[in-house]
Amino acid sequence: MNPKRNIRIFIAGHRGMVGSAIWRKLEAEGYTNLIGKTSTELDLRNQAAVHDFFKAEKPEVVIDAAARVGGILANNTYPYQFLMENLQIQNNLIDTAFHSGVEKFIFLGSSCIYPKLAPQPLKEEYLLTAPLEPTNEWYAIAKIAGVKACEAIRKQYGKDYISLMPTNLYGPFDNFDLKTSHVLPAMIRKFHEASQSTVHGRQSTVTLWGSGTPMREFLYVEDLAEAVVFAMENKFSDNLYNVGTGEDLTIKDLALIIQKIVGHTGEIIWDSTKPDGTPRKLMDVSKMEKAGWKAKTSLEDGIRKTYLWFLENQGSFKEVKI
Ligand SMILES: NC(=O)C1=CN([C@@H]2O[C@H](COP(=O)(O)OP(=O)(O)OC[C@H]3O[C@@H](n4cnc5c(N)ncnc54)[C@H](OP(=O)(O)O)[C@@H]3O)[C@@H](O)[C@H]2O)C=CC1
Ligand SMILES: C[C@H]1O[C@H](OP(=O)(O)OP(=O)(O)OC[C@H]2O[C@@H](n3cnc4c(=O)[nH]c(N)nc43)[C@H](O)[C@@H]2O)[C@@H](O)[C@@H](O)C1=O
Repeated sequence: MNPKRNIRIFIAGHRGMVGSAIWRKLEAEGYTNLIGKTSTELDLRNQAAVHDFFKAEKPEVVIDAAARVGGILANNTYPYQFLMENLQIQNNLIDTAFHSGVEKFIFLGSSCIYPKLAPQPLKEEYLLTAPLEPTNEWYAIAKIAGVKACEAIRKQYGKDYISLMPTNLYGPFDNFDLKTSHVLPAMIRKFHEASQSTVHGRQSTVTLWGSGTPMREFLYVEDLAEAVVFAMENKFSDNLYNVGTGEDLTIKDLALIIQKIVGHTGEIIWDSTKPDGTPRKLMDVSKMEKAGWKAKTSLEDGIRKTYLWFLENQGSFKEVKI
């Protein structure tokens, strides 16, 4: 066996959409020493517990996919949880990993760290050049602190601590709770449920949020998992890398694609009392491509796979409550 495949890798948040995709990818690649703990087994907000865990398990690589995560409404409704829990989780992980001698740490942020009205596509160097989008500034500030903590360790101590900034993600094990989820899983559930019920012989209407004009970029979570494993296996020359497809579309166009895949024929209503969020956040993915990684899955293929997963897991899919 390749001894490298025996390295002790801690995947924080291994039950989440992203963490579980990374776990599956690492297993498929033959890594045998994967470590995962649920939030009940190890609350990463608890500094002493994190310290004891590192002492006992001695991970050599840490992948941080644990976070308080949610869509636009959850971010806007629970600013304190999104700021504080994320700071606590990532500070405990980064600082304990550093003091335990972990040489490789991968921190996952989000495209919302960039300024609301930054030029498009978003380059890594636009970080901290203008104000953030108000619906997610609390979460973004926590994520920026994580990026900077890894950058500081890299600058001061020369350790391979890097930050990957994924665009909006979707796929198996996503959160399908209609209050806390992101737009893509919410649309799958809304269109599916409306397609199953009729009013006066017509399929039920679907209510979506905002104006439908904002643009978003979507990456299939298994592509992200591949990018994370690529980053784990290679030494990158810099601290911060965007991870996306480099292509976006309007929320209205996304709705039409999902409506067609699900087979919904009813009306769509736009609820203008709900926020639009940032008008556009398209990633410049050239830095990651130069490093040697590119997304593979088309949006339609990814949505079809996710819808299939949703159908196969009805009744047991995740609904995150805050
Ligand atoms: N979803 C998206 O669109 C995007 C996500 N990201 C980033 O990817 C990462 C993962 O997101 P995603 O998989 O979607 O989120 P999920 O909500 O699916 O998973 C989050 C995971 O974090 C764990 N977690 C949360 N709080 C704690 C805690 N206090 N102690 C221990 N574990 C905790 C949960 O553990 P448990 O299940 O055991 O409770 C869960 O497994 C995050 O850093 C997020 O910011 C970035 C861009 C977009
Ligand atoms: C990943 C990213 O995710 C969040 O930012 P967001 O991209 O704005 O989030 P979202 O996916 O929830 O919405 C995208 C767009 O879609 C519209 N929309 C329509 N109908 C529904 C709907 O039914 N549900 C939701 N959630 N949105 C809807 C919605 O009004 C908005 O215009 C932040 O958490 C941020 O911190 C972050 O990192």
